Amino acid sequence: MVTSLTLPPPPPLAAAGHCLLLDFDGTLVDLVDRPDAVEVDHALLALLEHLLGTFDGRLALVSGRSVAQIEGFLGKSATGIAVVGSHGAELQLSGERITPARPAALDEAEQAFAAAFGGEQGVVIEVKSLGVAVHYRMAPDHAAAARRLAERYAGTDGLVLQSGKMMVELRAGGHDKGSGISALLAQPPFAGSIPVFVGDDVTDEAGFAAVAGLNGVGVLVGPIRETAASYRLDDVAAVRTWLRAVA
Ligand SMILES: O=P(O)(O)OC[C@H]1O[C@H](O[C@H]2O[C@H](CO)[C@@H](O)[C@H](O)[C@H]2O)[C@H](O)[C@@H](O)[C@@H]1O
Repeated sequence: MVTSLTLPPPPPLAAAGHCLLLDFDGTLVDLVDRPDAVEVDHALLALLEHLLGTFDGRLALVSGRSVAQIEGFLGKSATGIAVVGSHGAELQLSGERITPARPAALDEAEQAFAAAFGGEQGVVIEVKSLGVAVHYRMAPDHAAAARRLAERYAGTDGLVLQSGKMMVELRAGGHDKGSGISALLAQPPFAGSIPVFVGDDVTDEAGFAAVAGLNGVGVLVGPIRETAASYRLDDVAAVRTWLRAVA
């Protein structure tokens, strides 16, 4: 973990011998009030298509979202892009998808979240293939209660509590972005390439640690914090500018 108060910007992005792994929310698209309100603009789709070609297929999105959600956002542009979804539990590669069974306790947790927060203005409950999240970006007073309720279910049926930005989530355990990236890097066309992983959230730290162990580098997006990343970029706009200059 780096504890210094600064990290340099990454060197120019080079595709040769590398693979590119990109977080989604807060890295490729700006954070918005609701998880379902994200809009993917044409410029991002064009950039991803360009990167897919430049990296000769060695491009992956690595997200806390499910693979289905990421595909829903990208539409046809998702074709050919690998996806590590659900905080590392799901893998979509070369048209094949690996999705573990949904823990039964997620349904129970979803009902408890709905009973506690369903009528609360500004609280959004997001149901995913392998997780359920309570978002309180528009109602931050509910943060502590949401966390307390999530803590009650953590450990049940293997569920783990995942912190996030203005949200708390219960998700299937046994995976994280690090294990997902390692599984991806064992497969062609990623095997043997040096990973570059860009992410902003605490869930990305396992990914930063994994790429460091594979001789790769992590790029933190946003304010400096204790991190396993080696470089830092300020925001989504800076990420896109850096990606566009790929050689
Ligand atoms: O790993 P990521 O792709 O960064 O996904 C992490 C979580 O992102 C989403 O939540 C975040 O973005 C929302 C939309 O901008 C925002 O409203 C929320 O406050 C953020 O926490 C997504 O909804 C989660 O499922 C992901 O786990």
